[in-house]
Amino acid sequence: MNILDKIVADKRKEVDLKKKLITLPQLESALLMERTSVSLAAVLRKSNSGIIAEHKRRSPSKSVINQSLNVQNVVKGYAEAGVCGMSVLTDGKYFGGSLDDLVLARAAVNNPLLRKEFIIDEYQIVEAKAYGADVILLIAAILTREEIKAYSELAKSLGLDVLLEVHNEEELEKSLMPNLDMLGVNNRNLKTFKVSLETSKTLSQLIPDEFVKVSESGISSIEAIRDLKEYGYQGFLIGENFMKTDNPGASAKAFINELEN
Ligand SMILES: O=P(O)(O)OC[C@@H](O)[C@@H](O)c1c[nH]c2ccccc12
Repeated sequence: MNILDKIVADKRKEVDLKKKLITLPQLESALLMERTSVSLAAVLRKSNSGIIAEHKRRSPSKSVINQSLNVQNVVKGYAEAGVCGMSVLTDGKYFGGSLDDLVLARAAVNNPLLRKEFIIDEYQIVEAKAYGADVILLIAAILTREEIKAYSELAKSLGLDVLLEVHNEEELEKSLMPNLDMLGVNNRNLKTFKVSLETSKTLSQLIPDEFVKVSESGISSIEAIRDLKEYGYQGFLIGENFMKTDNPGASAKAFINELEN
């Protein structure tokens, strides 16, 4: 079994258990369900830098990135750096994140927050809203076209933006539909962990202009961003490059300053 299949199998069990502990009506009565979401796509369209900074403690490809920081300090630092939005990993088993991280981040900043999760059930979309997310991630590699359609419709009905992630042409062709706000190209193959920015470059011409193009993973230089902008990208999702430092906010700030000068 490849890592992605393992993650999804574990996620299925986790969500089935979770549904019994906190029922859908309970989630739907959460205070944050009433909050008006902020659109990340709208912020990216107006931004020069396009940086979406991620809170990520560890990953299957890197066992320790940063285990010692406080999530609220990290996102406040990112906000001060002037990022467009933040991504918060909520998977526990493989990424060391949690829904607590998301709700704590929500309490600390007003910027758009992406719930970075392996979504395989509508329950997790209501959960994303209930814990303060503005955006959900849908990963084409683990969903059927019918699921992408149903999940994105539910997200839109809750006021959430949808970032659809693809890794190849086949996933992209399967997924294109009007409910999506942003098309993310993951430069990291989630099955092999190989990273190549060429993935973003090759797929860019196949993404219709109505979607905001986001390039994800393995981005660590200003040159890479300048290059990707030439291919029409307006969003850049960066995790490790900031999180591996002692002060991710300061790293993001220095990066954005350099980018804008
Ligand atoms: O740390 P990086 O290489 O900058 O990558 C960030 C982000 O793109 C990556 O964490 C990611 C992209 N898609 C995902 C799907 C699930 C989990 C994680 C991810």
